[in-house]
Amino acid sequence: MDIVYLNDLRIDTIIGIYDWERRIKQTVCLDLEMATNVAKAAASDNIEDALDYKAIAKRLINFVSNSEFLLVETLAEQAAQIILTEFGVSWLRLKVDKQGAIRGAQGVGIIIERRQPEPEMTSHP
Ligand SMILES: Nc1nc2c(c(=O)[nH]1)N=C([C@H](O)[C@@H](O)CO)CN2
Repeated sequence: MDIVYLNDLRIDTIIGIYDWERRIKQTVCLDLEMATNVAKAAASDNIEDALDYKAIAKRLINFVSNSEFLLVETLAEQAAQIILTEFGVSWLRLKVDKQGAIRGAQGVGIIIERRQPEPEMTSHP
């Protein structure tokens, strides 16, 4: 398994449970690792054969900057589902870091791992 990654993608968004957090934008910082196989792209040298990290970054920026979640959990889950379904990624690890949300901490947040659901087994009589 190979990995395409995207680190320190900073996006301003409305996020948080407190009243003051609903009135301003805060910066969330995303680190993303995605399973892939780079063999085809390495052989062809063609972006069409690659998992395009620029396309994924643009999609995440569009989604997150227009969202208004209360919890980082919800933001992470929905962003992960977009990557799995729209880009056909089989497995990913996503860190969502809320910069400066807690005094004394550089960041707080969550890390999730998600994969494509297993295909359902059909029973044959
Ligand atoms: N597990 C979580 N804990 C907290 C969250 C969150 O999104 N997930 N959010 C907050 C507040 O919005 C906080 O970031 C403001 O400082 C507190 N705990």
